[in-house]
Amino acid sequence: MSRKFIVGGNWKCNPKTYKECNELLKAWKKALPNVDRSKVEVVICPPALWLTSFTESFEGLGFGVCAQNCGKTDAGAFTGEWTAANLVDLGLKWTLLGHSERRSLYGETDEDVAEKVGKCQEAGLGVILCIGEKLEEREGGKTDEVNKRQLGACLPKIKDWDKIVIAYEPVWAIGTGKVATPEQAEETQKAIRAYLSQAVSSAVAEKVRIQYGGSVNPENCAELIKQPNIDGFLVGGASLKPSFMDIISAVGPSKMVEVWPAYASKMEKEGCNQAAIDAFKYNFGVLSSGADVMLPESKLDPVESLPTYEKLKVKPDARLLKKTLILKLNGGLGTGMGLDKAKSLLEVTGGNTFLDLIAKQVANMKKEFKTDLKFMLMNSFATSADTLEALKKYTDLGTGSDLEFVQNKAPKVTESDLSPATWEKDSSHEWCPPGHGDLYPAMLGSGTLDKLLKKGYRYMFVSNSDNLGATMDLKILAHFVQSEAPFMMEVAERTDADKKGGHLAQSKVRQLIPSLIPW
Ligand SMILES: O=C(CO)COP(=O)(O)O
Repeated sequence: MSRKFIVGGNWKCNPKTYKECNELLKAWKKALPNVDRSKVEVVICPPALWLTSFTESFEGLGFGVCAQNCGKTDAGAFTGEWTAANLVDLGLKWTLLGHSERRSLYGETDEDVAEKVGKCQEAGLGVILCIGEKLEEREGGKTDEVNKRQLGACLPKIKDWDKIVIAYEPVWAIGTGKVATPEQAEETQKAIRAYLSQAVSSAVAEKVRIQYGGSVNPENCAELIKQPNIDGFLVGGASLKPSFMDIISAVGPSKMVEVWPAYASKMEKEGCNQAAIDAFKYNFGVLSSGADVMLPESKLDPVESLPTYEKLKVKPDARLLKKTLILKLNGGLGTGMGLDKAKSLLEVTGGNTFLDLIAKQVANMKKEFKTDLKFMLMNSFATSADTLEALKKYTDLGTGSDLEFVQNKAPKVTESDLSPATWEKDSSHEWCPPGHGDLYPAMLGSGTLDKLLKKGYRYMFVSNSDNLGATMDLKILAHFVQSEAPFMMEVAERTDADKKGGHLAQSKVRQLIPSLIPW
């Protein structure tokens, strides 16, 4: 029977501040693509005060939350305690029990731990049951005896073994930097399993997961996890570092670890810039991690009200145009409309294509506002040449890197094994434009962002090149500048014809999240 690995991060009474927790979670998020969550279950044990503070962040990482302790009573006059049922009520699935620090610093006995285990079983709460010997006990050859005693006290209370994980944590290895050798840990954990087989049943012994804990770190975890009776780790100090993810990825490496080098060298050979490589790496990491990126409706509220254009109090200010770039997203081909060129080359009316009308709109604004408006296109490698050719006649618009930057290319991915797709007959088919979400990496990687910032541009108006209704509105620009928001979106009521496109929703926890924004 194969047992799913389980790794716990026991933060104990750390870190010192809420802010530090958030920083740690941010660092973990970056490394997450290296972890295959189908191979390893991860639970984090924050201090009790923060058990629900990071629920959304932990869920986003695919990690469960585990308490570090619970009381041995039901609800009542027990100041400072909390019950197993309280933890279930908070939505938690796990708690640690019997940690050696509770036993040695707070006087918890085997009987106390057993009572707590009983309460958790009644409440349906999973328990990571910590056992382990002290140094003198190991040196006195009493390791197995101690483990049997601590575990044995709890056995009469356990009915549901699916809700029990055992953490073997030799006390002499906890927080000392003195890790058990893989052989020592394996020998002891094998003995624990043998004891369960004899005292409970071979089926339980076979299925129950046994973690090792005590000075586990990214360097020593790979050898330990190879042992047949080590089913994961309970990590203390090393779980407070960004490199905790290295431990998890050593236990459950994702496809990313295996295939990313092939993508990196392919993109470097193709001359992709670093921003393009980083952006693709992030997206590929999300894909290969198997993360569920859907936001369930239970986490969303509808957007009930937004400021309306008519009610905006600001005064239009044409001077802001000097600091504003008008950008049209022009990477898409008109294939769906029978055109193998840029969609914006389709004729719309009176012999004018979308591009012609855009050029005329820009010329009109320059005249109307008496300012030299900065206009650019984000093209794709498939639309650049045709677009520049078509716009040659509008000499005022500028040309080359003054008029366009080209969005990145992303390597196509083979669906079956996530390897880079190959097409020997024509290797250009191995690449695709990554879509308009590539706006920021493309601006950054092409050097366009730096160039514009140096010239004093601060604001950018973005719309699709086939959206002729979207024009720069001075009142909205002034409102945007005044709000100091990093991003603003102009939205309209849907019509019955609107079947596709974005949907506005409000996260119950975060700010407004229009679904079209890459975030
Ligand atoms: O006590 C532990 C986890 O519960 C182990 O702590 P360290 O990993 O810091 O040795």
